[in-house]
Amino acid sequence: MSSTTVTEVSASYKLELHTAYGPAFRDVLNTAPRDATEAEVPIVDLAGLFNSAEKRKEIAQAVRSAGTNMGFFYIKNHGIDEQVIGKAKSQFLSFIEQDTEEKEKVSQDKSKYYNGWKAPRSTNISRTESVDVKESFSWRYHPENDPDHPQPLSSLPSEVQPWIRGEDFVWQGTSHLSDFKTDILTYWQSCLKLARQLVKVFALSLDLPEDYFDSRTTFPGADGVLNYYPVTTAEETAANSVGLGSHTDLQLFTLLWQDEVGGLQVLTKDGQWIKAKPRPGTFVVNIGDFMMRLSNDFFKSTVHRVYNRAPVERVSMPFFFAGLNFNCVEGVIPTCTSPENPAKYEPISCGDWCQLRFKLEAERMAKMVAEREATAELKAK
Ligand SMILES: O=C(O)CCC(=O)C(=O)O
Ligand SMILES: [Fe+2]
Repeated sequence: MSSTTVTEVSASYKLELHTAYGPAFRDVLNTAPRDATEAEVPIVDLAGLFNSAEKRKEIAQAVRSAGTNMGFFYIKNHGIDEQVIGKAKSQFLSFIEQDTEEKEKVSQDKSKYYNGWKAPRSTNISRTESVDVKESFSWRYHPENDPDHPQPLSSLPSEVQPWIRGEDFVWQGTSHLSDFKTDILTYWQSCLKLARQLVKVFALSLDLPEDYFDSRTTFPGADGVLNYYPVTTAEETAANSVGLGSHTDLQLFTLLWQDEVGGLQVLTKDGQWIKAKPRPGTFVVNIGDFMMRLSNDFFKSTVHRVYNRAPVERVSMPFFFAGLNFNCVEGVIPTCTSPENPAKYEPISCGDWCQLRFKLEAERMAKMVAEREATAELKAK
């Protein structure tokens, strides 16, 4: 036996992910991320989505193919005005530029339901990766802001009211930023209108009538988030830090606007990271865990993460759509089962579904903070 030690670089590593039922593991290749091909993350043309039932059927075929393959696709001709997008982005940057003290006035620590500002490096979505370098601002559905049927909370059915997650403090604490609320909500309202149309397409893509979900989508979970990825420091690059660690999204689907900087990566079935590069004029759409569950795993909720290695800051503006009212209990969709492929999951509401993962996540983060504090205390001694 030779006395020389050969350090072998292993071909793969174990990635820990967080699911509603606790940690799950994936083998991931150590090969460098490569560009996604157009077959892997296709571009779906939405022209005609709002005004032609025939077109919606055509779009549904493309969505079915993308949803069952990678679960990720781009949409073009989505109808969301570039000016609306631009204003939301620049309002967010004005928010980010403020002093920490000002941002703390709308801190998520003040929220019951994950609304508000999250400081940079304060989350760690995958334990096998670094903390998430990004900082973010979030707000959630409130019926007063609904673009299609605005109304006070008190006029909602009593079973829906307890599930409304929007909180006013995020708007009160940003009211000194001129037109912040208007510009941010205009963006969110455009996303909600588009998402309500896309739900019809998703219904068609699962061989359902296009209005299948409509009676349960009046006051849906619809979360807006603005993500800011600062330029990664030399130390963070050396430590292989992630902007946002590996995860799947939780709900029905996500509409993701990303700027032109790049950094979004998607994990293939074979454990290869591929880059979903920015395509001007598009949004990325990706399937969430709740959709995967309702479709009996027909549609794929795919792991993704963000690496910002560009010499400039990056902004993304995801819109997470639960589709259904949070209180609405939904089982596996009948067209996704057969005698050979019975339903794998019990009915659950999207609200309860999200709660399962939020609860585990909150416990894990509390533990991480306690550990960090204990280490800091030890060092101080
Ligand atoms: O910033 C991005 O491109 C992706 C963000 C994301 O995956 C998320 O917020 O869940
Ligand atoms: Fe995501």
